Amino acid sequence: MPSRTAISHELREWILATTRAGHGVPDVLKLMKDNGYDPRQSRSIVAEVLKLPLAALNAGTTSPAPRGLRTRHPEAPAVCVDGHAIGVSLSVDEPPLRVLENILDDAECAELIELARPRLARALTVDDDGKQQVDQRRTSEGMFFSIGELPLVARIEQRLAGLLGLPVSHGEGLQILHYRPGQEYEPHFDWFDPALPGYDAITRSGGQRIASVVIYLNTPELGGGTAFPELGLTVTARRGSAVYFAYEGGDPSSLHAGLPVICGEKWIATKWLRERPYRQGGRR
Ligand SMILES: O=C(O)CCC(=O)C(=O)O
Ligand SMILES: [Fe+2]
Repeated sequence: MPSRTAISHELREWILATTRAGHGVPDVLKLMKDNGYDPRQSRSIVAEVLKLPLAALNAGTTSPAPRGLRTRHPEAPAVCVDGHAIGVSLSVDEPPLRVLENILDDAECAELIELARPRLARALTVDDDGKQQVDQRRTSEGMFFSIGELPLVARIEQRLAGLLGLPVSHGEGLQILHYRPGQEYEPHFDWFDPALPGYDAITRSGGQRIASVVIYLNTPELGGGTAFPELGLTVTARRGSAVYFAYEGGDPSSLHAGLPVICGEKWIATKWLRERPYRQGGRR
């Protein structure tokens, strides 16, 4: 039986500290190579420590410009992350999409809403030149938490990282959105169009977006689901559940919309994930 690579405590800690400090996997692999590690061995060590699929690390070795990491799609019926069981109640292959149950408990949803409430402002989006602007397509109010800003935020980020096999450093800050009756988010893509003039500026830090998680923090009385018109699918907004979807290569089937809230209100937390570590303060 081939012997499994023994990973020393020091090496494990160094890999975790280096990626937490914002260095990408390619940097870690290069440093290990400079220190005499065999590249194939380094890839399997880094994959194991960061709980990433080895294929994701090997993929970068075949192309001259590594394209970065991809998320691991959670598999039904459930995934357990640090003792927290997250159910997978619906799966779509194209685009990879999952409806996730119990991603947050009721107390976590309530706490997140109360932490965000005093900081809400009219939500911005990124325009074609890469600048933030008020967007007529998105009438909700929103705010961003920075990475690890509060213990609850850090806990949610760790949970998502464990669930999707992508380091916390690849996430943009958690965004909270609040919709009132009549407010909506018209159909859009979360990935950036490479043809747009602002593409280089938007992706300079972190590269392209690769996946989104929209977490519902309350249950609107009526309306407010997330629609995927290309799939003929609407995900019900239900407190503590979420929709995760990935869009490798700018997948057009990932078109989606926050449907108008008809009665009551809607609170969500959105996590956008990048292919490379994303530096806070870099452009969104
Ligand atoms: O409100 C929703 O259901 C969708 C939100 C969304 O698409 C986003 O935050 O990117
Ligand atoms: Fe979106």
